Amino acid sequence: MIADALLRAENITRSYGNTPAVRAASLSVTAGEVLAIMGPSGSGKSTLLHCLAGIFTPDSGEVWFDGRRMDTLDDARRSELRRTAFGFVFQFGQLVPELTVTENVALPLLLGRAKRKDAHARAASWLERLDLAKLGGRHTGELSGGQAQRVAIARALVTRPRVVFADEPTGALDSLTGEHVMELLVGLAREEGVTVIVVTHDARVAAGADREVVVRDGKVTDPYATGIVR
Ligand SMILES: Nc1ncnc2c1ncn2[C@@H]1O[C@H](COP(=O)(O)OP(=O)(O)OP(=O)(O)O)[C@@H](O)[C@H]1O
Repeated sequence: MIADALLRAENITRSYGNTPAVRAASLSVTAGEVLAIMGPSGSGKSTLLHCLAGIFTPDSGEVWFDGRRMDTLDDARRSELRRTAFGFVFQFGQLVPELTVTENVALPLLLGRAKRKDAHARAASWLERLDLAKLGGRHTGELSGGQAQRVAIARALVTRPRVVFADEPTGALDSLTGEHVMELLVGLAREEGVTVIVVTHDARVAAGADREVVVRDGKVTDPYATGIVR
């Protein structure tokens, strides 16, 4: 066990009906660390990420965040924790097509009851940082894949989360755009001191992380000691 872990899973298991997806997996991440989770298709990476993020609760085992047991919280408390402490970037589909770019980025703040004017001002400043200021009034269907992922990064960071969870954030992009998006995510996270956990198939994406672990057959093969530490 790592004493200064910000987030850690201990021996967690999670099945879909009779299909075991995560089997006694343990994993730990420290504050400010950028961790890549790699592994073959179907090995359980996304399910593990969802358990770490409190989207799923494991069938057994424990998840701890910032010294608090997370998996035993009720749904309302877990969703409050996700809203206030975590940000999310997924492969696609996470932006709301009916809203403009600025409204999408402001949305997590408004859900946290921020005033509309403040939420829009903070969204605008993140769009500026991601070189998207000119696109604030567009609807998300009018964006390229790379632009949409930059908007998703702005939306993930606007609430100043402690951890950003990214599941194949570059999976729908060509490799050059993907590398740029990953550089932005990691660069901004480092500036803000945010921990990043990224699931990826792409070794170039993982190369931007501080450490990488491999998931095989629902287990983290190397949770603490011999993960590749860069
Ligand atoms: N909703 C579901 N219902 C049933 N089985 C599921 C479901 N989601 C995932 N699984 C199964 O659980 C296992 C782990 O899936 P998971 O999506 O976590 O793997 P992954 O490593 O993220 O895969 P990929 O890299 O292909 O996205 C696989 O055997 C998968 O078929």
